[in-house]
Amino acid sequence: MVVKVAFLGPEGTYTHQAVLQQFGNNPNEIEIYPKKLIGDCFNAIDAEEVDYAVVPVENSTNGQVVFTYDLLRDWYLVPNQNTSAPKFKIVAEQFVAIHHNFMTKTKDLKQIKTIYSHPQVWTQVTEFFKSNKLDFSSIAKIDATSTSKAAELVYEDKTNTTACIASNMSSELYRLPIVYPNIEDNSKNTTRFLVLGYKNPPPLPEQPSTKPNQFITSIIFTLNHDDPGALCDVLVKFKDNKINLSSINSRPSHLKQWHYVFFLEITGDLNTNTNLKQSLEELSKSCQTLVVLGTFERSWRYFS
Ligand SMILES: O=C(O)C(=O)C[C@]1(C(=O)O)C=C[C@@H](O)C=C1
Repeated sequence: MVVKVAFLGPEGTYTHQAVLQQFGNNPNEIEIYPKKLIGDCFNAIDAEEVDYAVVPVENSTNGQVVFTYDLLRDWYLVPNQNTSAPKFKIVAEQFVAIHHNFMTKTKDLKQIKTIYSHPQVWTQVTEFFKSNKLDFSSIAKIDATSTSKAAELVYEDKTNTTACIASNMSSELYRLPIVYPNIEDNSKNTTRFLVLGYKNPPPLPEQPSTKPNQFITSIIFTLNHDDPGALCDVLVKFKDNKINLSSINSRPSHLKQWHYVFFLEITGDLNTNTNLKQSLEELSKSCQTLVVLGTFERSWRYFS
C-alpha cells in the first residue's frame, strides 16, 4: 500500500531526510507531498489529504523549533470554541544528523552579498560566521522557508551574488558546489522530527539494537498560574508513580498575557502503562486543560 506523506519542502530539506528514514524511498510504498510551510503540513494531515505529516520539533544545538510548538498549541489547545481538537496524533519520531554546508555557484566569493537559510540554522553555525572565511560584515543573512528553498533561490539567482546553507541532498538536487562542508558548530548536531498521523506508521526494518524498547507519551497542558506550586503538584504525581519525564517545554499560551502552555514528554506507553494512565487521570484534575498529543516508540536507531 502506498502511504502519502506531507513534509516541509521542497525536496532536499532535512525534513525530507526524516521522511526517507521513516518511510523509505520505494515509489510503490510512498508518495511525497512537499509543503511550503510547517503549518501547511498540519493542514494537510488534518484535511486527510495525506496519511502522515513530518515536521521538525527540536534541535540538539538550539532547542525548540518554535513554529512547530506553537502549531501544536494552536491545533490542540486553543482551537476555536466551536471546533474540537484534531484527531491526528504524534505517532512516531525520527532523529536526523544535521551537517550544514555553505554552497554557492559563484567562483569569486567576494561577490557574495546574500546568504539564504532556514532561520533555525543561523545559531547552529555561529563559528562559521565568526571565522574570516568571508567578509560577513557586508553580507545579508536572509531567512528562507527551508534550507532547500534557500538552495533553490541560489540555483535560480542570475546575479551570481548569493549563497546558501543547506544539506548535501540539496547540493545534489540543485547541483550547487559545496565550498565549506560541515560548518555546524557541533559535529553531533541532530534534529528531532515528529510524525503526525491517525495510525502507527508501517514498521521500520529491524535494526540490531542493544537498547530496550521504550515509548514516549507527549502531553500539553495549562495551569492556573495563581495557584502556588501548581506545576510542582503536576510533576510530583509522576515522581510518586515512579514515572520518568524526558522533557519539559513551555510557550506563551495565547489564552491570556504571561500565561503559558507546558509540553511534557513522559517515558511510558499510555496503552499499557497503568501507572501512567492513572497519573494522567489525576493530573487532569489539577490542570485547566490537558491533551495527550500521542504515545509512540522511541527511535533508538538514531537517538544517542
Ligand atoms: O529547512 C530544512 O531543511 C528543515 O528541514 C527545517 C529545519 C528546522 O526547522 O529545524 C530542520 C533541521 C535543521 O535544524 C534546520 C532546519
